[in-house]
Amino acid sequence: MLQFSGEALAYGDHTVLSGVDFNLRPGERVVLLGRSGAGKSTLLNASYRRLAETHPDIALVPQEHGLVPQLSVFHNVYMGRLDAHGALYNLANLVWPFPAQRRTVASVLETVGLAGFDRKAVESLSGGQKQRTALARAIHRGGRVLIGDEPVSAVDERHAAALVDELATRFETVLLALHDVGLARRVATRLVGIRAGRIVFDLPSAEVSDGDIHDLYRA
Ligand SMILES: Nc1ncnc2c1ncn2[C@@H]1O[C@H](COP(=O)(O)OP(=O)(O)OP(=O)(O)O)[C@@H](O)[C@H]1O
Repeated sequence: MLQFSGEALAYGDHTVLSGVDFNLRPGERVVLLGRSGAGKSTLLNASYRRLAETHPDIALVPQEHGLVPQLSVFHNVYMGRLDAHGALYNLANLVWPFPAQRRTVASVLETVGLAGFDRKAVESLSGGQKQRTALARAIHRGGRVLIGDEPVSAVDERHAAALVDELATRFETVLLALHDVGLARRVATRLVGIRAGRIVFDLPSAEVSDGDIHDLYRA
């Protein structure tokens, strides 16, 4: 469903990744690993842009969440599916939410541990709560593919594992960047290591040794 063949990913004339051979097949759960600044977000964002051209059923959890701080949790989560309705319905629902939409969003909020938060303004939330709101928006959007850039980095360890499991259950294909190696091993069918501007391994999780991962993070 997605293929890069020997490509370079750059911002203007600043090349971040060279010789990128990377693909994503339906049903895979792929996790990108690498030090801060290695280029994980760059590959995720390029993957999202390319996939979105052919797969409208794709949900995204961006690193900076992409929430509208002045609006409520309900509104931010609802916005994940704006394209499911016409403009007038959306406008009416944003001004005076329909009870059915309130119920649907409330159920997603319960899933991410934000039950009862629907009327709170996003700007009044903690970092972890904002991140859960971004996860709720992606879950509400649904679809076959999820791309998430450190989607549980601000959530404590136990809840992070539960949330990542939830994503793996809800989406057929998952592409994530995670800094928690344990969590990456738990969820991934394939691990991709990035270092010094290149993909240095791209293997089924069971074939990646602790030494391979250690090498990614050494100074
Ligand atoms: N919009 C941008 N314009 C120019 N350079 C950028 C931009 N975004 C990222 N970079 C640069 O690209 C490189 C890779 O950044 P990227 O965000 O992909 O790394 P990362 O592995 O996701 O890091 P982190 O784990 O800290 O999020 C860095 O050197 C960064 O400074």
